[in-house]
Amino acid sequence: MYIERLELKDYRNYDSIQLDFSSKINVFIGENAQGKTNLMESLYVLSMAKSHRTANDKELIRWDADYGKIKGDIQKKYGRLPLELILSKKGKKAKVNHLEQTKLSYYIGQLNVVMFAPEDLYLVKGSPQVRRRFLDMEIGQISPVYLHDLLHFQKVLKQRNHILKQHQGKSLLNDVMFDVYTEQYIDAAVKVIQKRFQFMDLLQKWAEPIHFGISRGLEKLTVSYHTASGIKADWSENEMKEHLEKRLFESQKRELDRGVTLTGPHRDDLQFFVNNYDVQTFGSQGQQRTTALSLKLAEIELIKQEVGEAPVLLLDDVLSELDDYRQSHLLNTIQGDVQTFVTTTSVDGLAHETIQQAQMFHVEQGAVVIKQ
Ligand SMILES: Nc1ncnc2c1ncn2[C@@H]1O[C@H](COP(=O)(O)OP(=O)(O)OP(=O)(O)O)[C@@H](O)[C@H]1O
Repeated sequence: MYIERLELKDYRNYDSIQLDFSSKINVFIGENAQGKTNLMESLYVLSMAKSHRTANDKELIRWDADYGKIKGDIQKKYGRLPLELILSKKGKKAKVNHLEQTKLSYYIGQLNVVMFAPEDLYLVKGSPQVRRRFLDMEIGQISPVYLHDLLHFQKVLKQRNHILKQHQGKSLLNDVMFDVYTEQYIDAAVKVIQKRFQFMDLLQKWAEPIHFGISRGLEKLTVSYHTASGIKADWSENEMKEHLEKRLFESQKRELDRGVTLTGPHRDDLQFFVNNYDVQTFGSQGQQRTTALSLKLAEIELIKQEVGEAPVLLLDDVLSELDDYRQSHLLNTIQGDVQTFVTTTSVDGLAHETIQQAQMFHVEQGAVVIKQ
């Protein structure tokens, strides 16, 4: 799939623009703070209905405007698909093929993107929250069922936490509603955990050979989902539920002290090993970078397989950070069948190959000029 056309109205520092893209490589070039990342972000929002930079949608609307709009025409295997998001201070509306969707989960996944930005280095060395967010966003775009299960889990977690807060500091909890929520919580948590395990299996399958290639055959990458509760991937659903129930029972005293649920998917993490050592703790900057790149490239393959079409690749400020070898590895992987967007302040950091194939867009203070 590829983005044929983008229209922005009162989005970040853009008043009103319309851009037609190449189905191959598109480069947004310009000085700092001109609006390159804003453009990239708008493509991400068009896909995921939320930004990768902020949880606050209001920041996306141009200052002094009441509404912001992102519209895109997506070319898919079976034809053109118009997508539209209207952002307002009260909330957002999402349209697929001009029809407003009652749930955002029906919208997400129509356009698949893989974003690689400087903050993705934090995927390896940052907090567990960053890695859980990566998991949820990536699984969510290939599985609307996962998004639904995740939202349900978050709702039940909130309700369970609410009761714990009400009884905080007490030693015993004899609340029938608490037992009901705990049961619902276990069901919802196990659904999320199982899907995350399945996704990590797929990610492993694709990331290992990619990493092996980028490291010139020197490094074997292993990725795994680590549950704080101790649940293992090969357990049956019942075993997982029984184990979680036991762990929740054991930690009830501590949960009452703290007033929050201490065991579950919201406490889990991802682990990355290179030749069996933990990259997060022992990996060099270069290895962490290669790991993050391998994961992103693996996502492209994974989406191709699961969705049946290549996603769009968004490279925000990272291409010039990669040496020529990694750049050409990346370009070989996408091999012309993945529409790619690149932002950069100068063509100097870009390999000759990239520039040759690219459509250049010059970005200056919220205006975009196309150079042939
Ligand atoms: N809601 C908004 N309304 C108007 N302008 C905004 C809004 N949000 C951000 N901006 C402006 O957008 C500009 C930043 O654009 P952007 O983050 O895309 O920079 P960039 O071109 O990617 O630069 P860099 O290379 O430094 O990352 C800033 O001038 C900022 O003030």
